[in-house]
Amino acid sequence: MRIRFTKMQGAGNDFVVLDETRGPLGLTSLQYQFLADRHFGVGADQILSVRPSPSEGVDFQYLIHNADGGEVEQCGNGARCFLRFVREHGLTTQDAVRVQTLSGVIEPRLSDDGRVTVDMGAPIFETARIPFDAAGLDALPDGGWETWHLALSTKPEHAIVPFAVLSMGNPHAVQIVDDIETAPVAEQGPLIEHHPRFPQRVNAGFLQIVDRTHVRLRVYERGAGETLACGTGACAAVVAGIRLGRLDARVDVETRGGILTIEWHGVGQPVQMTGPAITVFEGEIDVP
Ligand SMILES: N[C@@H](CCC[C@H](N)C(=O)O)C(=O)O
Repeated sequence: MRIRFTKMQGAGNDFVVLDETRGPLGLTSLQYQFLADRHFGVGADQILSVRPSPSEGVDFQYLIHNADGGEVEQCGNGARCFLRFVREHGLTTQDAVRVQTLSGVIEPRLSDDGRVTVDMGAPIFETARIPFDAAGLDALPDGGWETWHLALSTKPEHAIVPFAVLSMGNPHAVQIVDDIETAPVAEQGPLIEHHPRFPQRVNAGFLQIVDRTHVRLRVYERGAGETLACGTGACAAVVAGIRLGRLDARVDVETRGGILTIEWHGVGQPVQMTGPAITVFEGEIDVP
């Protein structure tokens, strides 16, 4: 099957975007993996599918597949690219759209400076909804909130690590580190992603707090490995930092691929994420 695609990136988190507004392409998990493959396919951290509105009150539906072919609930950097895509392809003339994802409705809108701001909805803290299996564990009080202390393996060199756990529609475990350059992202990332306490696996954030309005972040993403930026990871890290009393309500997040600005005003409030969304190229590819 030959398909048209658009390659996009948001702060270096890169995507293959597919227009499925005229009908689903019916791709299999292996075909998503092929598209994401950097040697044999196009290359991407995630594949984003743009579908027509599934119900009244929303403009589009948004499907997300990780590079490993698995479908997931949410993708923040992708949401900004989604708005850029539907505008550039004449699918809408609106500056803001309501988009149905697996985990609820999000609202990307164009900012005056050309970046895109997304209302990502309110973070979720109930352990069962993250999902995080807290049976038999005690949350330890930390800066007005709590962290969970998890052993990453039985190896003595894998110390017990305090994590803030929450969902931005997708699951995140955030740890605070002294310096993201030396943080054990490659070593700990897979252990955290597959930790048995996270039945749906988890995205692993490594957060360095520079000051109350500026952090540095690396994320080892579920189903994709370390990416240059993770939008939901940035939201989760800032929300965690705010609840732990370490950050103000508006924070610039420095990732390896660019800056994301995250704003959050407390439990029950939606997280606003602002950042770039860029089209890289378009093409066609034969998908086996
Ligand atoms: N890159 C994304 C997150 C994509 C999904 C994630 N890997 C998951 O499995 O939940 C972002 O920008 O949020």
